[in-house]
Amino acid sequence: MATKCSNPVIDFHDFPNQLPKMMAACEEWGCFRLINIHEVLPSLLMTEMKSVVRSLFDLPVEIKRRNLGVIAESGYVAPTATNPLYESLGLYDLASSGDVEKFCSQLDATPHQKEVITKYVGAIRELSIKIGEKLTKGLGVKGEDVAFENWSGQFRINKYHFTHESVGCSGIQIHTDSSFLTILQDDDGVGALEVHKSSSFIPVYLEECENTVINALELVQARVARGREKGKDKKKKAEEAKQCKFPKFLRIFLDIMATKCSIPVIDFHDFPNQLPKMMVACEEWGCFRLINIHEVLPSLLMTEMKSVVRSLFDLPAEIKRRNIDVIAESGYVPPTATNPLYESLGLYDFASSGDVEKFCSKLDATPHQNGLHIFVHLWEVITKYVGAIRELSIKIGEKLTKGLGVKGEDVAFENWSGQFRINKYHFTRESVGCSGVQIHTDSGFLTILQDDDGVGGLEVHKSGRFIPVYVDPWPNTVVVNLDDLAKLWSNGRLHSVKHRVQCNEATTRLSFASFLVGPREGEAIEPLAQLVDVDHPPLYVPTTYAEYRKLRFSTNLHTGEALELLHTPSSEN
Ligand SMILES: O=C(O)CCC(=O)C(=O)O
Ligand SMILES: [Fe+2]
Repeated sequence: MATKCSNPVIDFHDFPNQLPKMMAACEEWGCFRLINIHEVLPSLLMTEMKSVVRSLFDLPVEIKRRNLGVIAESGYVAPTATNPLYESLGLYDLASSGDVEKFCSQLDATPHQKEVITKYVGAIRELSIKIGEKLTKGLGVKGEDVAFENWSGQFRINKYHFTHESVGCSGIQIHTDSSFLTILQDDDGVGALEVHKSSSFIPVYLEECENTVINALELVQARVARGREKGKDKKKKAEEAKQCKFPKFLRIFLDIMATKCSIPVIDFHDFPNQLPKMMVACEEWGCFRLINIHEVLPSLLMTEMKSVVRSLFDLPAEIKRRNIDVIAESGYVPPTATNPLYESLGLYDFASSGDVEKFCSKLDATPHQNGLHIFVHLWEVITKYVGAIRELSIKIGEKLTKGLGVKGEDVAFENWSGQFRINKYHFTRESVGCSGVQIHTDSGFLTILQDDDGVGGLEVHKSGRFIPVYVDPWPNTVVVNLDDLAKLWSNGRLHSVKHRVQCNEATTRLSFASFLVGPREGEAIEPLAQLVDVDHPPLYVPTTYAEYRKLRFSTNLHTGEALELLHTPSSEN
């Protein structure tokens, strides 16, 4: 919950310090939220402008129609049958005082309204010029002054008539802005703008971001994700919560996502090209979807494993109970009164063939003729599957090491242990809207998850918001999470992603999670020596996976906070 905004935030008051951050935002996102702008665009003016805009839209339609296009689509846009949600008024050219005056007189603006509009577009123009100059500088362009003062600008005020029925519909379809640079004063009470990044739509508005503007450079793509459930009375809300109703906005968010995946997508077949993208995903998201993995984890094996897992959960409870803990909470978890939705079986250590065999033989359902045959098949599939997952984990670990720029210091991931866990979610009609697994981070190093390719539910937490991982089925892919010990190992660079599993529909969901946890001999994990120097002192004291798990359980801190208890004294100063 560190920021109010999901896209990069640039402090206008902190230049030139913010220049590199602004350039990264422009290159990677194509947009940012600009704060501390009051010297150019005073807060009072922003508020006054909002009330002027409101009253302009309240004018009779015959007056609004006087606002004619000067260039194509620059004038009044009335709500239409095809887009009844959107209405807008426009002014071209905001850099011409004559045009501003014409706009005001067409709309019968009062002297006060005219003053506010004139001041507002003047301030916005100044801000655009200043941003343009910063961009020129940030691109390293010197001596070639761009005369932004001589540039024209279009000004547009938009009103969205969101209704109950339109929740989930687009007010403006996906687009880029055709011009050079856009400054947007978004509604500080109603979200809906989304920017497209890394194949997902990211809501720009998270909380009230008063007195800030969004600057969009050519790439802003806006789309309405949801209306706010405004005006719903408290009693009704409480009633819905009691009935565990699936939050409406989440369903809508899911429905309208145009892509298969909301989290970054990394192509396993395209390395080393994908390394920088993977590192950004690991540092900013702490997770990504990995595609094109068939050379290590064949599609057939993933499908076979799913049918094996299904049959394991169909075993009688007394057989499932034989799957006992090797380390705490590593064995069978039956559905309980407090969490009747969740059931799981576990194997520790997946890197030990003996442990894999034990897991299989404990669950051997032999008392029928074909038992042996079935067992051999189960054993073969499980062994192959965990072997492949282990190989994939090691390969990802190696890429991470490389991505962090750590050279010559080989991490022997082959000697690391792993926990394997198969999960079954018994989602019912009544449980829609409830959590199958509460918010947590994973305690180990790296998790590979084969999520159900027919049922969503997994959500990752980013910038104060839960983002659904599953949008459309994407078989033969896996989700990779970075865990708490990866954060420790990278001296804080990698992000340990918080996530949860929600019930969205009454059905059964299966998922298989493989956690690479740490060195088998119980050696401690510590911040990589090459990431530590005088400027970057070690943030954490060394720990083993076993010690760290104990700490999480004893403190009941399951969302990564336990790591803070391992801060070195120097990092706390
Ligand atoms: O079932 C899922 O999608 C995720 C499960 C999970 O987060 C876990 O087992 O740690
Ligand atoms: Fe997890």
